[in-house]
Amino acid sequence: MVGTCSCAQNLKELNQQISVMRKEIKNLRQLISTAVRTHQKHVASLQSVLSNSGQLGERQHMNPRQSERVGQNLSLEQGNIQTVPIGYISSCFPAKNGTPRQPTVCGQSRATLKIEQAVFNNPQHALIGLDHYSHVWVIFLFHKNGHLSFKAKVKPPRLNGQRVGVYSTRSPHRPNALGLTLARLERIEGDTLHLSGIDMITGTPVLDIKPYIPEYDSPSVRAGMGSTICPEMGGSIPVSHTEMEDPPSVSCMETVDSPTVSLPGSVVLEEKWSLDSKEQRPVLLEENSSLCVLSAGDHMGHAPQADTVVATLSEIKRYISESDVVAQRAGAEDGTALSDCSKAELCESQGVQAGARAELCFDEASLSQVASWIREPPISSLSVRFTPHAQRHLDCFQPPGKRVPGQPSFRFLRGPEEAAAAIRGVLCADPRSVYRRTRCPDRLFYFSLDSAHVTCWFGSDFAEVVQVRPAEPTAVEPTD
Ligand SMILES: C[S@@+](CC[C@H](N)C(=O)[O-])C[C@H]1O[C@@H](n2cnc3c(N)ncnc32)[C@H](O)[C@@H]1O
Repeated sequence: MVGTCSCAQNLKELNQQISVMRKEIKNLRQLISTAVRTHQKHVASLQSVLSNSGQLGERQHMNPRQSERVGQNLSLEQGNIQTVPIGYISSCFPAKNGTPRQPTVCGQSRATLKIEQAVFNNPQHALIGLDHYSHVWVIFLFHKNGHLSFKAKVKPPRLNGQRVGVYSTRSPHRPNALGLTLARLERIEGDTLHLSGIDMITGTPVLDIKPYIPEYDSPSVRAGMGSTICPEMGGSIPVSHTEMEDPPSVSCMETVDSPTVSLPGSVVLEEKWSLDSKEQRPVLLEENSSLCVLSAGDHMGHAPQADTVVATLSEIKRYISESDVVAQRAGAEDGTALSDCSKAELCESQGVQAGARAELCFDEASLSQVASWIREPPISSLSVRFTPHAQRHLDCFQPPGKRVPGQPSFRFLRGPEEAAAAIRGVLCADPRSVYRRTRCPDRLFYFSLDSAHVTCWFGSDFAEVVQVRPAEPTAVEPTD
């Protein structure tokens, strides 16, 4: 009796186990079929990606990196963002301290960017055509931010302690530590870009480069291209470029990103044009409107960029013969005063008849607007001087490639003059943190530029370089 009972009990347990196992098998089957379906979907979309981009036939030519990328595309669609640096910056700034806060601060700064072989089989192929451009956008990672901290409000050094939203600034401390610099493209050698006017330190990982195209990237030029001449305030009549000798080009003091900003002779067109509908030529809208000729200052040492200026002025010359050009003096982007260039000199230097009168109309909505603290920051720019001792030491530095026994050489900068201009650029923008500026203004300030180690101190409105000596081979990042 007992034996029969235990046998029935065993049977019952066995049945229970079998049913549990059946359930598990069912679950496993479901899992397997989901996995198979997902895999099939991946294969299908992989094939469609390959065939859409015409790469199916080339698949055998893909290097492992590229095949991996195709996989990543799919992954990207699913929200998995993976980026691989296309190269690393080698720059005249070994550390953050003393690195300009924006590229326009120091036009003499130099860097190279070598495209990684791991990204393209032939990196130089990826650069074909880029030499037709003078400037490139560099999208990079602030890899030396120390810790990944960011706040919704930041205190940009320019605002001397005031807080603004991080997205109204170019602060390196932001979620997704991405930087964006408009650099001058000096030349391309094989797989290497030679850049100037940069604000990135050595070792900065670069994620992408794109050509700077004012027609796409600058709203004011866009306005000039498409809707220059307005029938009435706010309206616009598209002007076909074939009607004009040169498409009109307007520079409107864009501070951070426009390479025209520091060029003397840029023209800002302030007022309104009207278009005579019959003759298709501009006529004056307002009696006392003025044309504003900007940035005669040459503090960056650049020559006027003819195609920025001439396009506008040829339009002026073409359409307006007896007008009055009013040259207004205005501050340059970094707040420095423009050089003393009289109206007559300005007009003459731009090839515009003095006494000509012009009014130009632009769709105001297309002109860019910039926060006032960019153009009128609460901190002023500093005058920069060198002690004779520092100047003598700087003068010992040799250009790259030139070796003189016992004398240091630069790796990027072309000689002492360029270095002096770069040092002036860095210091006149006051590179100190707000803390140092306000709490310990008389502390010595050090930074490395190329192979030079620079020591200076600050007064209320000046910076003085007191020592320039060869930098140690490895610069240590100082802390504030
Ligand atoms: C204010 S950010 C502006 C960078 C860029 N022009 C932008 O608007 O995104 C420039 C500063 O970033 C810092 N910096 C440059 N390269 C960096 C890097 N790789 N990692 C962290 N900070 C960097 C330097 O101190 C430099 O003065």
